[in-house]
Amino acid sequence: MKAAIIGGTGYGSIELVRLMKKHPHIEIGTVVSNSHAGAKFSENYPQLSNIVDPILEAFNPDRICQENDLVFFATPSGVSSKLVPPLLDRGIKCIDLSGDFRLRSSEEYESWYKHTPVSEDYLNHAIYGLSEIYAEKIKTANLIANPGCYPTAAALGLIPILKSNLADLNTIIIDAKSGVSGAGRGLSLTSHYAEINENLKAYKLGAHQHIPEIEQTFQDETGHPITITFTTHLVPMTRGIMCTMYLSLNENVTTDEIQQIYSEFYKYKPFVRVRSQGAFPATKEVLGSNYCDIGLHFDARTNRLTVISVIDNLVKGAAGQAIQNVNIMNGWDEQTGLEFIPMYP
Ligand SMILES: NC(=O)C1=CN([C@@H]2O[C@H](COP(=O)(O)OP(=O)(O)OC[C@H]3O[C@@H](n4cnc5c(N)ncnc54)[C@H](OP(=O)(O)O)[C@@H]3O)[C@@H](O)[C@H]2O)C=CC1
Ligand SMILES: CC(=O)N[C@@H](CCC(=O)OP(=O)(O)O)C(=O)O
Repeated sequence: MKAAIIGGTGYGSIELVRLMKKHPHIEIGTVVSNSHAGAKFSENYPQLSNIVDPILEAFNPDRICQENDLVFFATPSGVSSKLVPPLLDRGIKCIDLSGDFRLRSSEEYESWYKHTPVSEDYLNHAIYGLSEIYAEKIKTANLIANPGCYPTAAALGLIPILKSNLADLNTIIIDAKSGVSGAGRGLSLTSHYAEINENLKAYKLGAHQHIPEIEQTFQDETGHPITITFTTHLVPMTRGIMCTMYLSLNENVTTDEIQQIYSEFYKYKPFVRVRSQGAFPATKEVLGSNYCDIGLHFDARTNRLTVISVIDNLVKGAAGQAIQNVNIMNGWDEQTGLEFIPMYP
């Protein structure tokens, strides 16, 4: 199968290329670049020299559909809402890494993303691609809205306890931290070296575009409207997300019982690893891999559960989960091409 990438010179794209190169059933097809059409890929990414070096192309929907079986969008929000429809109309499957198709409500999208939403006709085709939870729907999808990086870590970390009936759904606090690659390759004041090195910043409080996405998933999974307190922080590292999450439980349980709930829930999910009692994951322990690692601590004194969930934002939070979804769509083992040991140290 040949897969095209739109958003060629961005971080999502280069991570897709790294993963696809090792995938036994996916070949790198057209790579589209808005800014560097006509250039060799290695001019932007010399590390690709002698490995994979296509000429970057301009966006041409006819050519893309003739030469590829699938298209990944690794573009900023506001782009795929315009470029996915002409491709879907031509019958090719699309996986969108941006937020353009994740929210079912156009009003919510407009209000949080500040872009014009895509028409409902196309929005209704989108399946939310949280692989561990929605595999059945993903199998037959034509358009995947790949989850955001923070929502992936948050949802995988909290869904088991939210579905257990033990949680007080009104008490969820998500304290989230991301490495700088989460902001993409574009230059900005907040992410340049002197601003971020040896520094720790909270940002987008109460205004982060992932708030409605996380709340939508929690509502879907519990049947109850849920609001969350969500604070994001930028930390001086390149990759990695850690969500430290707190919620109150309705009844007194033991950490053992909670460990059991999580272990059962993820028993057949190879990319989610629940740490044993008293062990908590660090971002480096998933670096470069498609794992989401989860640690749990129940404090009987406060009746509050702490859940720590870590991912690599560019792998499980973006390109890796996108490929996991393609594996599911094609009936291949979901681990195909994704069996990386995390890079350490
Ligand atoms: N970075 C991360 O950890 C994660 C990112 N995402 C989402 O994935 C998407 C890609 O992210 P990422 O790769 O990090 O972002 P980058 O900013 O690194 O790359 C996006 C690329 O899209 C292309 N592009 C930019 N503007 C336009 C435009 N107006 N029209 C068409 N193409 C354009 C550019 O490449 P070119 O000029 O070559 O076309 C750009 O390099 C985003 O929506 C992001 O929010 C989701 C989860 C995690
Ligand atoms: C560190 C950092 O800046 N991260 C970005 C994540 C962007 C992203 O992934 O955006 P969508 O998923 O909505 O496309 C942010 O917090 O906005």
